[in-house]
Amino acid sequence: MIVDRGTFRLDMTLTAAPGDVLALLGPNGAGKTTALRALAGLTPLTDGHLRLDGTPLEHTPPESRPVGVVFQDYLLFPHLSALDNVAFGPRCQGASKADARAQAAAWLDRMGLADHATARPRRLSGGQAQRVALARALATRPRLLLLDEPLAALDARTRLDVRAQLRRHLAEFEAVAVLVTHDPLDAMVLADRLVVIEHGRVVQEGGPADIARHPRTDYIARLVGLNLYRGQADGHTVRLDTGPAITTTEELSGPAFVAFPPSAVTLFRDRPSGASARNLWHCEVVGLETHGDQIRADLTGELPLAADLTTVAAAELGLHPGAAVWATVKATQTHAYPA
Ligand SMILES: Nc1ncnc2c1ncn2[C@@H]1O[C@H](COP(=O)(O)OP(=O)(O)OP(=O)(O)O)[C@@H](O)[C@H]1O
Repeated sequence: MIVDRGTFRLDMTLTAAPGDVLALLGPNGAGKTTALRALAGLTPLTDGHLRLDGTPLEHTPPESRPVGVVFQDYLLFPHLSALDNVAFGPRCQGASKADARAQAAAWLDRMGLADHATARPRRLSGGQAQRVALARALATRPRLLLLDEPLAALDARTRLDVRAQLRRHLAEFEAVAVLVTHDPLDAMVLADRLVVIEHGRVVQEGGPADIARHPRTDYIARLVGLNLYRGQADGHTVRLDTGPAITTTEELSGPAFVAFPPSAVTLFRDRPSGASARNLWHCEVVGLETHGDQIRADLTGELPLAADLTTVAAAELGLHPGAAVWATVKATQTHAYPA
């Protein structure tokens, strides 16, 4: 699709299969919101096509598109209860009042909001309001769900909870979801595929781990540089679904994510003597990429990971593809949170 807004031009191709969750990432002014607005029908295409389930969409007005939208600032109807906000979509689609309200009640229940059905939006917390907004979007059974910075307005604690919930709902969602975010962590946790836009064009797309290991631009290297794993937490340890355990500062139990930036990894050629065996892994260098004055090393082995080091350090270590190294990360540099 091609979309002109003043002097700015967005020129991108986006394809997704049912069940895919795509994250659009990019610096300010890259065109993320423009892309979302074009998909929703709020901004017209200059050229190109949109197809959803094989049906052309570009001439369908926004209100007739099978598209649900969740905005950062919820945009709930202030004069309607949570229940009636969610019932609004099914009602517009022709459901009887009783049926629309029954569907809405089921959605609120699924979001853990059954007790807040009668509350007006101003009585809801940010996290609750955002879950109502998600329920309202899902209640229309959209074939395309658009989420514009859905977690940005939430405080850090609420963000963790809503992110975990959103993740579950997106995993169950059978159609296509497109998420715009500034936060690489949200993108990597929530999406199967990242699409990075700069200056109105796609500069890279792929799986989160793949992009973190092989960033194609300096912006992507800085932004998406995150090692992210999933496992089962037990106290200060997260045992990964595939691979070893990682010691963390946070104490958790149950399904969890662990993340740490490539800059938190220290590499050694020889096993560091006296080092504790915690968060120490034997790895092999697969690739090296230069970004500014940093080198990102792509490692496989006990734990696949990305490590950043200076060009001087890389030369001193004599790193080259195939080299065996020991990688270590301090527990204080890792961050664990519920999955
Ligand atoms: N209504 C408008 N008229 C003209 N130009 C616009 C309009 N809205 C946005 N633009 C321009 O389009 C470009 C892309 O903006 P867009 O909001 O899509 O970027 P973004 O990636 O979502 O940025 P941000 O992360 O800051 O929200 C910017 O250069 C912006 O100045």
